[in-house]
Amino acid sequence: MSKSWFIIANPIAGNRKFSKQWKEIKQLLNNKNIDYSFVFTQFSKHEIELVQNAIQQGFRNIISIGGDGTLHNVVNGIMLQRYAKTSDITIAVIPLGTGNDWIKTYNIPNNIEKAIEIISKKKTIQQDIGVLETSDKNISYFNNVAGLGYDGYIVYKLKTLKRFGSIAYLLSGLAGLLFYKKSVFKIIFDDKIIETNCLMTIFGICKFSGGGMQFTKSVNTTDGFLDITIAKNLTIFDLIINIKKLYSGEIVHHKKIETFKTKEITVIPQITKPFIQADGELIGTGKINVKIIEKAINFVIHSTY
Ligand SMILES: Nc1ncnc2c1ncn2[C@@H]1O[C@H](COP(=O)(O)OP(=O)(O)OP(=O)(O)O)[C@@H](O)[C@H]1O
Repeated sequence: MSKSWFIIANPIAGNRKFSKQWKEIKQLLNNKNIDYSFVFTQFSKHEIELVQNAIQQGFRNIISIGGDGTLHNVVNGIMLQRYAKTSDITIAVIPLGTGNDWIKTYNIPNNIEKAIEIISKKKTIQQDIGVLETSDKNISYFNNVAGLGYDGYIVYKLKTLKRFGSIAYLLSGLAGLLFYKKSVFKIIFDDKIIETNCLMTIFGICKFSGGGMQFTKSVNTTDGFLDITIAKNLTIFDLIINIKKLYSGEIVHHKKIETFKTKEITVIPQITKPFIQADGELIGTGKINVKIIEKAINFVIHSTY
């Protein structure tokens, strides 16, 4: 088995300065005597195939260079392969993306030099991974936060508006405020069935989504439980007046929000087919079943976590 790192870099993640950043990354890795091979993605979801080839070749340590989408696809490649136990694999992240929500839970700064410093120390945590199954039997894994409803709509809009650059986030938020209609979800878990008008239902492993917002309560990334947040009759107006609480995490105490911990949950939207997002990637629409795999993959994290 190779002790060396295998780098999967997304050259289009984040801003457009990739070649300059890649030079800096190579220099810093060499300075720290970190041994690595590398490959660049050439198309969307290419990470999945690249990570599987690397594991087949004997690599067990992977560095994801990019944003949350790149990391999500690396995680999916690892969960879908059959060459090694997933708990024998370690992922580190050098963040380049614009959102980069996963790193925030573990105090990893959005900074190339500091991220490489963290990799050289190699403190790891064995983190849970979520599994989503849509009604057409499509399986996706997630390492951060997934959900359906309003959050899925924003991710969908963002995809179509991304060509407008950084203003796309503002535009999709606005589109959501103006056009998103909540509907009735039937939510089934443990011995409960909740049927309610629902803005969105969130499934959390880590804390942050939507560029630093916190919808999940008392997150533990290794306890084998999904942190469920059901935003019920919450209006768009409620979101606007509570904008500060969305970032501080206090929003979970709002009277129209309920939180639970569970190992498996099914959400069946009753009339509409809302968009489903996982780690900020659009994965489908409509009904969904979510499970969790306890301590599935090792991740390199900050020493202060
Ligand atoms: N070479 C490529 N060409 C086109 N798309 C790619 C390529 N490599 C990866 N992708 C896709 O780009 C998507 C977005 O990447 P990612 O989320 O990492 O960057 P970002 O959108 O800039 O960052 P963030 O999600 O943190 O805001 C992923 O779905 C990934 O599969």
